[in-house]
Amino acid sequence: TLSKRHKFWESQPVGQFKDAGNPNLLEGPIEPPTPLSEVKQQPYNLPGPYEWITCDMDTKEMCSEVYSLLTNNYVEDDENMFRFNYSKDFLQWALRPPGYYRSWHIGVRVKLSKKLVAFVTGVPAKIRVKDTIVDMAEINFLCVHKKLRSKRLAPVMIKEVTRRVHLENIWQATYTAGVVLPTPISTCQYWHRSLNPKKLIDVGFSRLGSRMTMSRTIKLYKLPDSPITPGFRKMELRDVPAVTRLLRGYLKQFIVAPDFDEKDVEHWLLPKEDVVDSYLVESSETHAVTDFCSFYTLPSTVIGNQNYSILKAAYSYYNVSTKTPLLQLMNDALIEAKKKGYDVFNALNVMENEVFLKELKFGPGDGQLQYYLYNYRLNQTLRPSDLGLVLL
Ligand SMILES: CCCCCCCCCCCCCC(=O)CSCCNC(=O)CCNC(=O)[C@H](O)C(C)(C)COP(=O)(O)OP(=O)(O)OC[C@H]1O[C@@H](n2cnc3c(N)ncnc32)[C@H](O)[C@@H]1OP(=O)(O)O
Ligand SMILES: CN(C)Cc1n[nH]c2ccc(-c3ccc(F)cc3OCCn3ccnc3)cc12
Repeated sequence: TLSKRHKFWESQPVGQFKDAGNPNLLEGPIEPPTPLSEVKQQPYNLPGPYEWITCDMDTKEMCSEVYSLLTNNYVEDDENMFRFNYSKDFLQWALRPPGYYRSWHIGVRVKLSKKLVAFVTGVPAKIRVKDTIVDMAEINFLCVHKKLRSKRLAPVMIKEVTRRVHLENIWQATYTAGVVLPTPISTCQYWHRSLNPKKLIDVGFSRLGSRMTMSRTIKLYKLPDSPITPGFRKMELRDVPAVTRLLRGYLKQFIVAPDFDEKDVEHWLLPKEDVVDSYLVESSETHAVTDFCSFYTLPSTVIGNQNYSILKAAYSYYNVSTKTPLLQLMNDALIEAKKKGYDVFNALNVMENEVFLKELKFGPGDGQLQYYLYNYRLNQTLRPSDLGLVLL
């Protein structure tokens, strides 16, 4: 919009607000690749007291440093009541998929104290946009310590991760954010399904509905003790080929979606305790895998509450229904999450999620998640239901 100046983002190969609606611009890469010999070989300059550090997430020390930077300085909700609390195991999972580059795990630390004060990451991903499969970097975990905010450090972090991605001959990226930047390819809503309404009300996440008592509220969100779908079970290693076939077939319907192979499915969807859970429905007569559902574990710190310090949240990940109605499949996912002690089950209105959000008693969240592509133009804004991509 004219009023807001984006001095950095107006310099980047991304859809610009001024170009919105211009039908003459071709879809696809905005800038051509640079010859590798012309990619800046040296890191960008940092302000005096700081230095770059490549974060080896294999070492416990570095993992702990990254964990504590994010736990104290990463994304908060609009009312600053909750802050994401990605676990160390989750970060190691999120940052080491097949083909990952350690050089894309970038930190900034104070030269003297060695304290980690900023972080940004990329992981490689094959992303299909319409009929084109594009090698991209998924950018995530951009974080500047609260004490170093508004010093234009973020643009330097972004230019440095861009440089390191270019060095691997990759020229596109995808990322999501709660803030509006030039220019979202889609604007999604997030929704929350209470599993432990009493705790959610105690921490201020939810409010008691008008004309609702606590006991009436608890009853409203009550769930069966076990999944109801026959053949519903946890995913196992032996299921990777079938789940890959099922998921690849399902994701074809979306305009933007990951192009997962069996190695990707094994990494991203095989259950990992307190990181990612996945279930499937196996037909008892044919043994065919007909349906799949998954959610990842991302707790939030409850900022400044006497009784609770952590909100245990499950986030809907990839779900496929070909035989079991999606409503029933997702209700079984809610039942599993409740059984495992989650307080809330979150979901975006992407893919076919609108089918179950209202029906399964999700309530709308108070913000939006913007989806972006870097150096790749799309001439239309996508509906959330056109998106088959979930970033962590
Ligand atoms: C080919 C490969 C390409 C790879 C790269 C692709 C692009 C990847 C892009 C990254 C994707 C990350 C995805 C991701 O990690 C998921 S979104 C989560 C981002 N992290 C947080 O919200 C954590 C808490 N906040 C902070 O740590 C800081 O506020 C951050 C670091 C966010 C900004 O630090 P700051 O101290 O508050 O601000 P300055 O340094 O003074 O800089 C101000 C400039 O930064 C622009 N800004 C603000 N928030 C942004 C955001 N979330 N994305 C992109 N840009 C963002 C802002 O518009 C302004 O530019 P403008 O003047 O043009 O408007
Ligand atoms: C996606 N990934 C890039 C992390 C990320 N960055 N910025 C965000 C803004 C919203 C959501 C989000 C996505 C789905 C959802 F159901 C709830 C969400 O945020 C609730 C508000 N909140 C923020 C922190 N604690 C609670 C994620 C993110």
